[in-house]
Amino acid sequence: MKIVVLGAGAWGTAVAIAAAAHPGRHMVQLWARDAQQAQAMQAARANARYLRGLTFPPSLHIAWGDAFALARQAELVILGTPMSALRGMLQALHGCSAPVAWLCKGFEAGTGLMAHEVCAQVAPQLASGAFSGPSFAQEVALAQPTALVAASRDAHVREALVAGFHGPALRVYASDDIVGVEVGGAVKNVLAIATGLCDGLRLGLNARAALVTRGLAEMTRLGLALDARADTFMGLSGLGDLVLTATGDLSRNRRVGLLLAEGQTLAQAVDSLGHVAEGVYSARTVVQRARALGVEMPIAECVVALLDGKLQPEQAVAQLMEREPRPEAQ
Ligand SMILES: NC(=O)c1ccc[n+]([C@@H]2O[C@H](COP(=O)([O-])OP(=O)(O)OC[C@H]3O[C@@H](n4cnc5c(N)ncnc54)[C@H](O)[C@@H]3O)[C@@H](O)[C@H]2O)c1
Ligand SMILES: O=P(O)(O)OC[C@H](O)CO
Repeated sequence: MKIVVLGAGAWGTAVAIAAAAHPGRHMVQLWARDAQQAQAMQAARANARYLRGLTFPPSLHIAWGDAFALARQAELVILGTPMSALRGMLQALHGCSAPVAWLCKGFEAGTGLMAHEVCAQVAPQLASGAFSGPSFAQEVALAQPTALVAASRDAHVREALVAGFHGPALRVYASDDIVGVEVGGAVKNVLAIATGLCDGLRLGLNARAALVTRGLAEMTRLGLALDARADTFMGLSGLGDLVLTATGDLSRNRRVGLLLAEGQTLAQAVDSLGHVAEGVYSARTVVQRARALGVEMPIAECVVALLDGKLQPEQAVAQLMEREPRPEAQ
């Protein structure tokens, strides 16, 4: 299969390495928009800027220049860019006949749309879906065991992702609940900022477990209001990715929370990452969408107030703890 990965950040690079790991199985091209970065990767056979210390398999080809000419010749196109670049990439991909899957996790800033909704607006003719689940780039690039979800309403897209990536180190499950998978991916990033703060402030393991569990309840409420299926939130892109990102120190979103707890400003925290932390950009849109649907998301609301500098961490803790008692099931 001919696979093109557009976007050579940490995750695009790791996914390309995973696809190219089986010589003779696929022809894999990793495209970077910056020709200099692409040429440096080609020369070093590594991505020193975004995925340090990992060598490319010989069968991984590096590309730059006209991304859409590449995509038109592919049998599977993976969009490895952040949410902020998704609309532009999809617009440019019109005319592409291969299945297209995005890796980004978030709601679009400004519009509050999920990725599949952006796609329905700008490229409705594409066969498309999301490739999501609990996955740190470094571990996937090292072929450490990982399970992902290929989500699309189109069986052809799910099958292409399974054919492209399922293997000894990567199990790829299929789901037709694109809404549930995308809500999980977006909301877990916001909750990881909260648990980073909680741990940075040394509030204890009980507090973290409470945040993860009540956060899962918030994620599920929002998803159900958007017509997702409840069982998706107990799966890889829900509970699975929430546990990974909220507790794993490789998470950039969690790190934002840890850095804020140390007293850094949001700008300092974001700058020091050197990678995108989607929760910072999605938190507001997640909350706006929830409010419009009448869904309560008190933890996500606190994260937005903290990011906006309208609440101090101690006030956020008090605000969450002093809420009215209620049945757990609500
Ligand atoms: N890193 C991970 O472990 C991981 C795992 C799963 C999902 N994701 C998601 O994947 C997405 C990308 O994350 P990442 O870790 O690769 O980010 P990153 O910050 O490491 O890299 C982002 C890449 O996107 C490129 N880019 C940005 N705007 C672009 C544009 N307009 N056109 C082309 N390229 C553009 C940048 O040059 C950079 O190469 C995010 O939505 C993230 O939430 C990341
Ligand atoms: O590093 P983060 O916080 O962007 O999380 C990476 C992945 O989404 C984990 O599945």
